[in-house]
Formats: sequence, C-alpha cells, structure tokens
Amino acid sequence: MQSSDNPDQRSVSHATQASKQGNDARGTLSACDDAMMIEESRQRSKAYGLSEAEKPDFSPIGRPDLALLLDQNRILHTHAIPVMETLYEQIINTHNMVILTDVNGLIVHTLGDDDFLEKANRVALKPGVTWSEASKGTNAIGTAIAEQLPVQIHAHEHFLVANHFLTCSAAPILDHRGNVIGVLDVTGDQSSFHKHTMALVRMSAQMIENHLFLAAFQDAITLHFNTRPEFVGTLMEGIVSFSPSGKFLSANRTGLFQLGLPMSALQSHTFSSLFGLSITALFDHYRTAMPGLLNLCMPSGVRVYGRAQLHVANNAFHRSVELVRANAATEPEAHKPAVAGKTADNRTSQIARRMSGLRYLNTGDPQVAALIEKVNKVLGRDIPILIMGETGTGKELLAQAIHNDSPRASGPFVAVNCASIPETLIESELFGYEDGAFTGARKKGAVGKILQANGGTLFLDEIGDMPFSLQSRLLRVLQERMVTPLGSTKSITVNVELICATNRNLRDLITKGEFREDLYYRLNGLVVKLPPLRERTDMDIVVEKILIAESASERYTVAPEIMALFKLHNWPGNFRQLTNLLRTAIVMADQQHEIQHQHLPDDFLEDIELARASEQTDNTKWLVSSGANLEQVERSVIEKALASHGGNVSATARALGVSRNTIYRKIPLAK
Ligand SMILES: Nc1ncnc2c1ncn2[C@@H]1O[C@H](COP(=O)(O)OP(=O)(O)OP(=O)(O)O)[C@@H](O)[C@H]1O
Repeated sequence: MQSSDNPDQRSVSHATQASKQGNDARGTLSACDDAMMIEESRQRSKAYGLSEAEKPDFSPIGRPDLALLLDQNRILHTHAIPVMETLYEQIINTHNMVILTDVNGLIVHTLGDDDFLEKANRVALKPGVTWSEASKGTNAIGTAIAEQLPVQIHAHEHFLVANHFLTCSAAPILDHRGNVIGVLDVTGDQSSFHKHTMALVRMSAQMIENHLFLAAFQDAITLHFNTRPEFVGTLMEGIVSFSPSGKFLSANRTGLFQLGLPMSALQSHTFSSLFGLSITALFDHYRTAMPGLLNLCMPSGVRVYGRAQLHVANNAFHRSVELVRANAATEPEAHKPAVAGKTADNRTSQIARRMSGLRYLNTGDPQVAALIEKVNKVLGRDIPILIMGETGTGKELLAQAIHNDSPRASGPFVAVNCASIPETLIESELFGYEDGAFTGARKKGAVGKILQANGGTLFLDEIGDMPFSLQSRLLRVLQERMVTPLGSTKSITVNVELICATNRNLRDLITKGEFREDLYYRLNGLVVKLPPLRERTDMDIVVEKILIAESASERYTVAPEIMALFKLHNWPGNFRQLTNLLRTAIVMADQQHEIQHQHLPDDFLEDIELARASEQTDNTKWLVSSGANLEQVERSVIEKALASHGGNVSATARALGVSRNTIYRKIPLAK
C-alpha cells in the first residue's frame, strides 16, 4: 500500500458519531475534530501514568490464557477470519498487517507480510498483547475502543515514541445489540499510509458485523433492504430481524440509519408498523412461485426494496413454500391456487411456520399423547378425521401436523374456514367456477379449494358453519370423488384426504336440523378432541415452547408464582390467548428476561382477581353454611387471600380493600 498521499491532508480520518448508525452517513470530521480527539486521547494516556519515551509493554498473556481468549471470542473469530483474509489480499506486499482484537484491545489474531510481522513483533503487535490506551497510549485500536468510532492514527500521533513508525486504521466491531465486541485494524509502516485504508477497514468491519448479525438471527425473519434495488444483497443493504410473529428484534447499522430510528425506539415496532405490510402478507408473497423484490413503505414515507429470508423454526414454512413453487412449476395456469378464503390462507401461513409433525405437539399431556397415538394409526388409511375442541386449542395446527406426517405430505394442504367465507361465496370458493359462470367482474374461471387440494389434504375448519344447502353437495363430492365447477357440465376427479374441525356440537346441530346426519357420518371416521388449555398438564413445557418461538434471540422464563397463576387460569381463548399474552409480556419484560406480575396485561390480571373473589365468596358461603362465626369466616378469608398473594400483606390488604393494620390485627401471626 505504497502511497504518496500526504497524511496531513487526510479527508477521512475517523467517522462521525452518526456513522455508528449507518455507513451512508459516515462523514468526515474536520482536521480540528481530529486534533481534538487525539489530544483527548493523549490526556487519557498521561492520566494512565504512561510516558512517551517508555518502552511498549511486551508481555503477552500465557498460552493457556491465549487459548481461553480465543475461546471467549470464538464467534467473533469465526466470522472475522474470512473477512480478514479478503482484506489482507487487498494489502498484501505493502508492509501492512491485519489485526483482530477483543473488546479490550487484546490481539486475538493477525495476518501480515513476513517482513512487516517481524518489525511489528518488535513493538509487540502480536496475539495475546493488549493495545488498549491504558497499555500503549494513543493508538488506533485503543482509541477506537475509547471513542467507539473508526479511528486512524498516523506516525507521531501515536503516544509512545516507539510506535511512531506505524500508521494504523481501526474500526470497532459491534454485535447485534450495538455493543463493541472487538476491533479490526490495519497497521503498517508509516511510509505505506494510504487514505483509502480507513474506508477498507470500515467496510470490512461492517461485513463482519453483518455476518455476526445473520448468525445471531438464524431462526428469525430477516429483511434485507435499500432504497435502490441494486443495493439489496450488497454491503449497502440494511438488515432488520423480526420474530416469527413479526416483532422487531434488531437491525444492523445500515438498517438503523435507513430507518432513521434508534434501537430503543424500534423495540415497540413490528414488521407491519415499519414496512406497511402484514407478516402474513409477507409469507404469502413468498408462497408465490417466483417472488420478486418486495416494494415496501417505511414510516417516513420513503419506499424501499427488500428481500426477506424466512429462517423460521424447523423450516416448515420453507417446505410449504418449496411445495407451492414446485406445484406452480408443473401445474397448468388454470390449476394454480387462486387467492381465496383469505383468512384461512393467512392463518395457514401463520401456523405453517411453527408446526411440523405430530411429535412436536406431544409435549407431555396424556390426553394429547393418546390423541396422537390414535391419529398415527389412521394416517394414510383414507379415514376422514374430525377434530373437536374449543376455539384456539390448536385444531388447525393439529390438522397441518397430520398432513405433514401423512404419505400426502408432499401434496398441498388447503385450509378453508367455512365460518369466515360469506355464504354466497363459499360454493364458488369450494367448487370453483368456469369462465362466464358469473356476469360482472368475476368473469374469469377459478379453481376451487377442493381441486387445489388434489393429491393432498383438504382441511374444512368450522365445518359446523357450512351452509345447510351446500352440505349435500359436499357429501356428493366426498362420495363420488368428483367436482363439478359452477357453470360447468364437466366433472373432474379429485383425490383428497379430508380433515374437518369444529368447536360446535355437531350432534346438537343435527337435532336442530342444521347439520345433515349423513354428512356427519361421512366426516367422522376418527373423532378426536383436543383438550382445552386449562385441562392440560404440560403447561410448563407449552409456555417454554411458546417463549422460544416468540423470542428467537433471547431466552425468557416465567416466574414460578406466575406459572402457578397460569395453571389456575381458565384460558377461554386457549393457545391463542396464551400466545398473545406471552408475546406482550416478552415486550414488557424486555431485558429482565423473567416474566413477572408487572409484565402481564391488565385484563388478564383483572380476570385473575375476579376468579379469586368469586372463589372466596364460594368458600365464605360454605363456611357460613357450616355454622362458623364471623371471626372464623374473616380469618379464613384473610388466610386464603394471604396464601394466594404469596404471603404479601400489602397486596392482600389491597385485594380485600382493608388496611394492612386490619390484616395484622385479625391475623396476629402475619406480622
Ligand atoms: N400445541 C401448541 N403449541 C403452541 N402453540 C399452539 C399450539 N396449538 C395452537 N397453538 C397456537 O394457537 C393459535 C391457535 O391455533 P389454531 O388456529 O390451530 O386453533 P384452532 O383450534 O383451530 O382455533 P379456532 O377454533 O379459533 O379456529 C395459533 O397461533 C397456534 O400457532
């Protein structure tokens, strides 16, 4: 890297604070700012008790400590090495070396020309030696750490005279939380100074950061974006990660810069609040055969182009995407799935990302284990399955898992929510229609859901809501295995496995004349009932599973007293309610990582209080009827309230609407 550039005319010596938030903003500090920064560093060096004339500290840490250092910085080291090698190729034979240090300036790894490495050895530029300001005074590595900015220190700007023959360019490396975890540096003989070295180092540090970022969010959704489509996939792209449910997790520097918001302000955002597209629409985009770049709108109104990577748990989504692509590639145009039954489709895509086979649903509850055993016996036997269960107990998730484990797993899984499609549309959605079957806008023909499911599984959710008039048509399809689209005279053979679900009592509907008995008997080959959450005995595992799914990058737990509350709660919304509650609680707990009382939503806490109050009333009624006197009743109420508030007198007093003193008076032992 020979150059005749005059270092005193350097236009980029270190980046501005703004550069911490995005490479596009990396600006230029004036020579005056540079001088001030170096002067401040010199003052710090003196304050550390160093003198300019002293010999550099040569003592490297011992071999075992070096091994430990490498181990502690394993992830940084792994992701930095390939970038360091590429960087070294750019500066080979220029009397320079590439250096990686840990967060304290301890050199972890070096790469360089032999002749310069020898020279560098003389000033202890080698693994195991620290180049913090406290040890070597002003130098690019130590000062980059102190300033948390890219820094270039040339010749006499080094504090120790022994280092005046060097020219060094260093950039801090940040992790996905924005913390400095190391430094990348290029150091050479001062005669090799080149003003472009700083830019090279900065870009390389950013490359390492991007590798680290993507490694930290392997199970998350990542969006790679830029205002210019040609920059997507380059170092200029912003990268933002989201949980599978779309909650913001983190962004790289360029991402933060483009979004124009600090990390703290982004914590309350979601994919849809940042990019104006729902997470389900994102999934749907990638379900199409050849998804192009996304065209998104940021809150600032600026439009960006992006490509999302849906690294979500167990790759189930990828499988379903691959499947749609494979089908799309082989199917004629008329048979490509039409966008219909939107709600059901969206729900399918939401759910698809989290499920896989039946074994993932077997989390220790004996009722669920028995159900899975039964289902396993009929897999691939052409026996229709009817899933019963309250809302949110996971009927659709179970249906998808059955499909995934069945011999039809490579065929389509098509879900239709009979309750969400207007009665007037359900016939055409299910059976499809021919060109010209309708007058007006919807003239073009469409393939119905039943045909879309050909070769795979048709899941009819909320079958109890199927209009009575269509029930006989559906029965005919199931018996004859033929579909006749609306407006057509031709019947098409179909081969589908049928799974239905309902949270209504079909027998009651039959009695009321709302559901055909013959259809009921055609559907109920195997009837299974998913237990409501309040009856399940695997709450601990279920909660842990949801916490992991909702927060890919950080580990959250639930405080034991909250878990006790969960086990007592009624959960009318079952998994849907629990998942939503935990999703919000994770956001509230943030860095605390243990979900506690204050992180729970008010309506949930109110429900708990109401349940407690009514339980106490019941107990009181029982006590009174058993002939206890007033004092005994009071005492019993207070004891129960104390127990349910973990012995906390203030909380008990608040719940009972009395003073703390009253509690102490009535139960003297409580003091
Ligand atoms: N075993 C489970 N573990 C974790 N999450 C689950 C489980 N079962 C269901 N869920 C989640 O709960 C939500 C509701 O599940 P699903 O839609 O399958 O229930 P459902 O019984 O079909 O509901 P509805 O009757 O209202 O249609 C989904 O977000 C799903 O991912």
